[in-house]
Amino acid sequence: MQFIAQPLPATKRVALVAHDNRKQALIDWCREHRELLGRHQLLATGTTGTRIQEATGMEVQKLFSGPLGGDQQLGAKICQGEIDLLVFFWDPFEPMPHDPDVKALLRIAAVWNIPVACNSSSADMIVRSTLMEESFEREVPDYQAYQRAR
Ligand SMILES: O=C(CO)COP(=O)(O)O
Repeated sequence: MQFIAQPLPATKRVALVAHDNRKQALIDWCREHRELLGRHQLLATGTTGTRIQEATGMEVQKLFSGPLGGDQQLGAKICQGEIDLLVFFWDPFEPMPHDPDVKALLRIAAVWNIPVACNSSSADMIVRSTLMEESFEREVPDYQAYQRAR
């Protein structure tokens, strides 16, 4: 695979997702970082987005609920370069009926090299980084080269 540099913008499009047992933790995290998150664009799977919007008053673009395809919608947006940070508090204690979708979302986030936080300490470290509010370059697969080679 060849790679090319592609910048993540200073104003981030932040995807927020939490499984049911982790929703309160994500809501608490969003409350704690409300001021910073308010300077970015937020989107979320359906139930997570509704709960965060109710709890914080922040505007959140809501996709489908995870088990009905929301994880896949987020994955598609990552491929299209429409998400700059994934904060996904997935549940390490319960099996999910849509586990293949969860795995696919995490895989595609790795493919397109976006920052991913799966718990509050990693999310804290990411949002406290100076890069959170700066543009920075990261490497992504070179799709044109990939196509030419096939
Ligand atoms: O299931 C989810 C992620 O895998 C989250 O979906 P909801 O935000 O709709 O609960």
